[in-house]
Amino acid sequence: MAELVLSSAQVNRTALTPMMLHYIEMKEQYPHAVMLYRLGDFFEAFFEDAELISRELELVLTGRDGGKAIGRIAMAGIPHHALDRYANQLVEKGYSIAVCDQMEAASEAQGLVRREVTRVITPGTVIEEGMLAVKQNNFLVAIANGGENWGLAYTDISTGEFSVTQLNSTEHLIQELLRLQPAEVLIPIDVPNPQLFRGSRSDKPSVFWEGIAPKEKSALPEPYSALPDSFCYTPRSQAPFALAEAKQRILDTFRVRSLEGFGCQSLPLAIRAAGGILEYLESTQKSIKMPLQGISTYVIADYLILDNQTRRNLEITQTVRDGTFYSSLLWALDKTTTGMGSRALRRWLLQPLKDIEAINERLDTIAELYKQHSLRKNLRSCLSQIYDIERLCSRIGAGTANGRDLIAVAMSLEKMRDVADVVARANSRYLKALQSVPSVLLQLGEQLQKTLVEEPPIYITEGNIIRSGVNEQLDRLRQQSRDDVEWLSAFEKQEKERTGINTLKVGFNKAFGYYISISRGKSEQAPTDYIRKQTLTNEERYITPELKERETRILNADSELKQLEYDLFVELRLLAAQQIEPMRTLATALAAADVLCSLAEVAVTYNYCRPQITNDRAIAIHNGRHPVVEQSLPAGFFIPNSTYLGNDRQSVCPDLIVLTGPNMSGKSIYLRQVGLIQLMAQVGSFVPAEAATLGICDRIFTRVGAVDDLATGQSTFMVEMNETANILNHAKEHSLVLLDEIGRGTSTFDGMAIAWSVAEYIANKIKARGIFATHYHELNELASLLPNVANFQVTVKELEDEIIFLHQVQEGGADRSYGIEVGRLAGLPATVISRAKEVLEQIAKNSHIATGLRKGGSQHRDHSPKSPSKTTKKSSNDFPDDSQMTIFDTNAP
Ligand SMILES: Nc1ncnc2c1ncn2[C@@H]1O[C@H](COP(=O)(O)OP(=O)(O)OP(=O)(O)O)[C@@H](O)[C@H]1O
Repeated sequence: MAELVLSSAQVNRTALTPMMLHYIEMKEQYPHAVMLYRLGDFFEAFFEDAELISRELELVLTGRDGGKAIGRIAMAGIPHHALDRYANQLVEKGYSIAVCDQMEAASEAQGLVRREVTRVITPGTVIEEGMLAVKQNNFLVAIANGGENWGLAYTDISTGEFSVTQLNSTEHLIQELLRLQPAEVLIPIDVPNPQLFRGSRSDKPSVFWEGIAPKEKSALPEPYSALPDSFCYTPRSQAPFALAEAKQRILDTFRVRSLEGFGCQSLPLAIRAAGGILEYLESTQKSIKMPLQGISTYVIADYLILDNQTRRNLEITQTVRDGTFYSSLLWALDKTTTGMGSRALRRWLLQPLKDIEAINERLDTIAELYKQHSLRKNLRSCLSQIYDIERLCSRIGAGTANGRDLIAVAMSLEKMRDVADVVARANSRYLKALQSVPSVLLQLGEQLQKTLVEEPPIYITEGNIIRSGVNEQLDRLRQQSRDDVEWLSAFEKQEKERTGINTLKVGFNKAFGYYISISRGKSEQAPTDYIRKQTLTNEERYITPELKERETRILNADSELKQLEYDLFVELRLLAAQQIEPMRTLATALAAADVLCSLAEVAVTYNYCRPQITNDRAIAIHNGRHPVVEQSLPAGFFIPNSTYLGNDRQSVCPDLIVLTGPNMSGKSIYLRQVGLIQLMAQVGSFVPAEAATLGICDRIFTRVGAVDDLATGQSTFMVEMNETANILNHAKEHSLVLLDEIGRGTSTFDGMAIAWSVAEYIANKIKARGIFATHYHELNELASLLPNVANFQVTVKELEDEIIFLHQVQEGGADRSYGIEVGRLAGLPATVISRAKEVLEQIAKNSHIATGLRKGGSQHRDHSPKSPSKTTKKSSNDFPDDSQMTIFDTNAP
């Protein structure tokens, strides 16, 4: 086979066939995208793109004649009906796709078939149903920089959500990007010749531009070099990000006269980012106009701030160990029955509230659903029969919805009557919102049901979509079509009789139209007026003038019928599009109700309680449990533990708990449990505890476990110190700080010294509430120096040859390193164990940090044991006497 031409850059254009020349000209307009060019029933890629898709999609690389002097050009293609499937695979791998479609039928074309790019599919602009994750938003983000500050705009075009904010540091921008996990990020940089690159699959794809390999972050120009490299960045021209142009574009898009209604009029960077997004949508969506909801402006400080570490450590949407959804908080709480609800729950968990009233509104609804089992059960059952109206609305508005989509809307709207009945006597705000369904929507639902057949086909050009009795002309054409079918069967009968051939049949195919088929054996019996059209192995095919005449009539009527059905359908879709706004309001209300039903369901199943939300610093959790670990263990196996922190008024609770206990005793679980309960309360959920009073937190910080950050080449200890520094620099009085084993990754004394001073700084300087889990039991001495620090330990019980993990947290510090015992149980040689005990004894003798500090320090405090506090009393009541016994290590030196 002759060699294939793989590069479009080297071909002599004047020698190209007109179609290939057109291809090259189109491709030049979309250099950053893979161009799929419609040729008959296929979408083909040529030159480099052909090689690329053949590699990525495992397609055969063939060739097509490019012109006499050119030779065969590399080509690879996909069937047109499989576009979504293949496009999905390419987008998943980080590529953008320009779809160049035929704008006229080849039979109607005079000369070259007219082709245009109808849509550019990029990771952030996907709307095709099969390409979107049902339970997750697909965010497209744009950012704009102004010195220290940043503007950020994001949209999910599949739901129409559009929000903007302004951030005052790169750190905040990064955290917001990490919260949103955008599919694509637009950056305003003028790049002369953008080319396609792709990032590694495991790390999410990246589209970059010439000269910048996906992983070479340092090659990104300032000020973008600090951005996380796990996202797909798309460079855009700076012009649409300019303030005046951006502002005008927003006004035009939303047809408003000022930005005041959106609340972003005085946020120039946010406006610039929003302008960038709108321009991108214009240039990629082409014929499709996705309707966006108005802009909502938000401020990150209005929400409980969770940095990425905390989101990761608390395993909110995925686990730390293997990144799976299973065993995350979302997994434990998601009993939603709709895609809208599932997406909303994810958003709520990633953006807990600070507004007590708003939290209580959610809690009130859960309380109502919690108490009234039949209300909850019936509502959930109704919701499970409602389709994803949020995304359906966008497809209707964009003009891409098909008959099945409209039927789904109709059925959902009809179900709203049942929903309204179910919540008719409800009292809480979220349920009241569903008590009355706007009559326009009910009417729309009825009209859709009346007009469309029950099971329409996928393609709206195929007919069989509109019911009979809707349109007179349609009925007439259908009658004619039925008559034609009858005529054909009468014709067949008549010809059988005339020829005496019983096996004679009238058939149809696309190439020849209607024909008479006679088996080869009987072909001599064909009458002389039969005109032979085609000879096959076993049959001869004929036509007659009468059949041809009827064929023209049938085919004309058929295309008229399909066109009419198409027109009627489009008209109906436009009618539905007029009601997008009330439908979206309804979708939001349904999504919220679904989330609250889900939270109530979990609350009932696992016996959660309603937290009291206060605006002080109290954290009082009576018999709390870890929501995820509890679900993973058999019922009743999880040991509840209480926590009392930071109550200013009674000053009997500590701000900081130093938590000690052996490996595997449950320190990390306890630490996370407190963070999760606080977070769930601020989401407006009931919490896994017998009772809880929780003051609003501004931020939750966590440092749990340590992993090497291979991507940035930082050591475990450096990562740990970075994260700790971040906490110490940002935590405030109303923050909750959860630290697990600070200082572990360096020498014992360095580590211990750092651990001590970090704990001291948090308790003494910041006065944040927190728990500090550590194996350095020397830190227990801190409580004798600082009044707002208390020691707690997770207990175990040692039997003859095993350790029983009681998982109970009780007051008092563990005073020995139980690691040696755990080592013994794990099978370390006896000599190693006894030597370790000797060494331990020496260390213990020489370690008197508190004594030393007291001698030279100023933070003197009464050394007598802490007076019994409310905490002590509560705690001791919580634990059986058994656990108060001296814990294990009877062989200690
Ligand atoms: N309250 C509890 N009730 C029942 N089981 C628990 C409880 N807390 C922890 N566990 C179990 O104990 C295991 C160890 O808990 P965790 O990881 O918190 O220990 P740790 O003290 O932090 O250990 P290490 O110091 O080695 O990190 C958990 O995987 C869980 O199965």
